[in-house]
Amino acid sequence: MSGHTHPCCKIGPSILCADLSCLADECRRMIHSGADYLHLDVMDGHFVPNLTFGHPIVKCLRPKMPDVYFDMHMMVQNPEKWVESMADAGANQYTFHVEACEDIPALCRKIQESGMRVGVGLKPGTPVETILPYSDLFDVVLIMTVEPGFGGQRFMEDMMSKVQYLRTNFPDLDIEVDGGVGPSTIDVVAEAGANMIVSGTAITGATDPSQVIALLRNSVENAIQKSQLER
Ligand SMILES: O=C(CO)[C@@H](O)[C@H](O)COP(=O)(O)O
Ligand SMILES: [Fe+2]
Repeated sequence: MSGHTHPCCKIGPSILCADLSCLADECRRMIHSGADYLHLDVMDGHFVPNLTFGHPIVKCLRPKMPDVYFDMHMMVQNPEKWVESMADAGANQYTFHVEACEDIPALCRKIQESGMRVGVGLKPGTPVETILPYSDLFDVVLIMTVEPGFGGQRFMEDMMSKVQYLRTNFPDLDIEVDGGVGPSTIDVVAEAGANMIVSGTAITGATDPSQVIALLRNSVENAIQKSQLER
């Protein structure tokens, strides 16, 4: 038995494809359905060809749910620009894309100093080696399993080699997977070693989101248990 503690399973619905005119209600619906955190997709129309919302919306949402963990998925150019505003708005995790960032270590330090957890995101075409020199500086790696920009796309299974590599080399790391994850794809995600599971349309579009969240959790917890027995 090694001394490692496998990070625990957390399910974070993405509300990207929910009814954004009722954002707070949709977020509450997710939490009441058993979500561990909320994955909030920020798009700027430059880094990705789509627009969503920014820190003013997050700031309005925060007082309505003071204890919920907000994971900001920053699909924006110049991610260093919004660190202070997101921290001030009440974000807990600031996940930026390495493809949009000129100075990765400086941005990681800035996020950490502002009191948020540091997430680094990788688009499908970006190799995992890009972030290895900075492994002391981040808390979470986000492996995209679709091209960022839109919900409801098809899951890219070949991204699982990145997840496996990270889990093998960083047993304690929070590894987050995002894009096309749902009941039909969760088992490969779980077996590869991801523990933070983002799921959008599969949860928000379900008749019973709590059933889908329970199914995703069950798959990840089984895989964690199995990997611990094999050690
Ligand atoms: O960041 C993104 C897309 O860019 C996501 O968070 C997805 O939008 C999740 O939705 P599904 O792929 O699960 O429908
Ligand atoms: Fe996302």
